[in-house]
Amino acid sequence: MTVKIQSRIINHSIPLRLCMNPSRYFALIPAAGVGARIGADIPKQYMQLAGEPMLMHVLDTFAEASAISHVYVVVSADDGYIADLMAAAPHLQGRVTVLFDGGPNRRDSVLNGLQAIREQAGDDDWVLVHDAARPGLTCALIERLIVALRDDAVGGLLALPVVDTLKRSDKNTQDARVAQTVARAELWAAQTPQMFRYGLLVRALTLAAAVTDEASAVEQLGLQPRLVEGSPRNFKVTLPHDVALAEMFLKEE
Ligand SMILES: Nc1ccn([C@@H]2O[C@H](COP(=O)(O)OP(=O)(O)OP(=O)(O)O)[C@@H](O)[C@H]2O)c(=O)n1
Ligand SMILES: C[C@](O)(CO)[C@H](O)COP(=O)(O)O
Repeated sequence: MTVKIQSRIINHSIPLRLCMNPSRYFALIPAAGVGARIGADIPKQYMQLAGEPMLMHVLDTFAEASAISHVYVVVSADDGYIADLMAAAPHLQGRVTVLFDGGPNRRDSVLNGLQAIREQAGDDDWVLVHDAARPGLTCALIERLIVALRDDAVGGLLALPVVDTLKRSDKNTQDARVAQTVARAELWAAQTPQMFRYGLLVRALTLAAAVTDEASAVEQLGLQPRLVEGSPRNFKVTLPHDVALAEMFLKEE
């Protein structure tokens, strides 16, 4: 079911350097999770961070990004929070459309959302899929990703090169011990947005089942997404101790 709170798509002025490429750039925000690992009494995307709901930081950033034609946010069918959030954000009217198409996992929420906008997006349009749980994203990071990928044949994602020495454990319990040290030379930690053309992304996610990000589905087609350096502030708020760290970054702005 798709209930569009605002369905107008307005084309914002796109910087000249991006006008060379006629494809549009859509944002799609999966925000239909429950935040089980953080253990809050509301879905974590609605937790207050630096005075605003986590999701509002993400919507504001994409709404401010002039290259983004429109923002779609995918919430669960029974979401009881988004209407109040949007009512308190008149500046997002006409810039953000809510899709009540969340699925049982992130991949399903993203694919459902993509299918819900098939009348709006063309196969060659770019879609930037970004976690509602990464509120530290900035317009500069969005532009870095678009400039790096707008002429790319595959697409790609923001990611951070791993700087710690990595250990693989012998088991996943408190008494775990090192089984091996993993060479970190070519290891990156995937962030979002992950940016792919609409047609490719729908095909990849339709064929891939248990993937935790969009790039994995594209890789399963035998393609190699481009890695674009992200930022530590763009980390995913997942566990209770992440809240204070996220607020620190958000208060920096
Ligand atoms: N069925 C789902 C599950 C997750 N997400 C979204 O995917 C993003 C990243 O997922 P994660 O950090 O795992 O969020 P949750 O699934 O809510 O967290 P948890 O795994 O702790 O329940 C979040 O913005 C979340 O809202 C979604 O749209 N639909
Ligand atoms: C998409 C992602 O944020 C890239 O690191 C990550 O895979 C999401 O995983 P989650 O388990 O849905 O939080």
